Amino acid sequence: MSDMLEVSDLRVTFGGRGRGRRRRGGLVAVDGVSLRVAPEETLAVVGESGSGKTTVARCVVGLQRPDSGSVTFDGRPLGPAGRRPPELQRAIQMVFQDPRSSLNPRMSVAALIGEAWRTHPASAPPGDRAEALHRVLADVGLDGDVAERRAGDLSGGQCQRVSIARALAVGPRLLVCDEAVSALDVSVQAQILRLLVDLRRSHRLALLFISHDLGVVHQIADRVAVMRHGVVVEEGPAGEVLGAPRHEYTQTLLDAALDLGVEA
Ligand SMILES: Nc1ncnc2c1ncn2[C@@H]1O[C@H](COP(=O)(O)OP(=O)(O)OP(=O)(O)O)[C@@H](O)[C@H]1O
Repeated sequence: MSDMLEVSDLRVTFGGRGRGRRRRGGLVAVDGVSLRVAPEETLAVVGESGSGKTTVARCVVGLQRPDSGSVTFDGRPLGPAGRRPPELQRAIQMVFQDPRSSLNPRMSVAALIGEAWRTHPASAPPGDRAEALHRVLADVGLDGDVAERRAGDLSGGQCQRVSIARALAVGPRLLVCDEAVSALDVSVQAQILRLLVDLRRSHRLALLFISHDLGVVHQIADRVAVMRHGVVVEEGPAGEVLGAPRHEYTQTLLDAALDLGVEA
C-alpha cells in the first residue's frame, strides 16, 4: 500500500530564540521524527508522557508549526490548519483526549454537528439535515434523541461519541486520535475502542492513534512507533514491536504495562 500521510524529519522546539531552522536553545520536543500512514491503516504512536507524541499529532493536524521537516498527505504538503485547502482540512480530523473540554458544554449535539458542516460546507448533507444527523449519530452508536441534548449533560463516553461523530460528519480519511480513550472508565474505553475499530472498517479510515497505554494499542494498531525524548526509537508491525521488541525502551514500557496488569 502506498502512503497517504507522510511525516518527514519533523523537528519542534518550544522556547529558545530565532525561528525555523535557525531556532537555538529551548526544549526540543520532537527531534527528527519520520512516520508514514497508509490508507485504512492504524499507526499507533506510543511513549511516556513528554515523549513528543501530542506535538507530532498537532503538527499533522496543523495546530503546531514545526521548525523544520514536512507533513504531506497524498503527496501534497500540509501547512498550518488555516492555510490548508478545504478538502485537506476535512480529510484529517482530530479526536482529543478530553471530550468535555473539546466540546462546548452549552451547545446541543445537533448544533455541534451542524457547526462541523458549516465549517466544511462541502461535506454538509444536501437533503434533509435531520436525517443526516440521525445517520451520523447512529454511526457512533447514539440514539437520535441525543441530538437535542447539551454536550454538558452527556456522560464522558457519550461526549467522546459526539466528538467522533463531529469528525466523521465531514468525511475524513484520517482520524488523529490523541489519547482518545485515556480519560474514560475502562469499560467505556473498551466500547469506544470497539467503535473506532468498526468505523475504521465501515468508513475506510486510517488512524493515527496516540497513546501511552500499550494494552489499548495492542487492540487497535497495525503498526506501532515508539517515541522517547522526541525521537522514534522503534517502529514496526504491532505484533513484532509489542511481541518481540528490539529496543530496550520498548521492553521497559512493556514491563511497566505488565506490572500494571495490562495485557499488551
Ligand atoms: N506549548 C508548549 N510549550 C512548551 N513546552 C511544551 C508545549 N507543548 C509541549 N511541550 C513540551 O514538549 C514535550 C513533549 O510534549 P508532548 O505533549 O508532545 O508529549 P506527549 O508524549 O504527548 O506527552 P503527554 O502524553 O503528557 O501529552 C514535553 O516536555 C512538554 O512539556
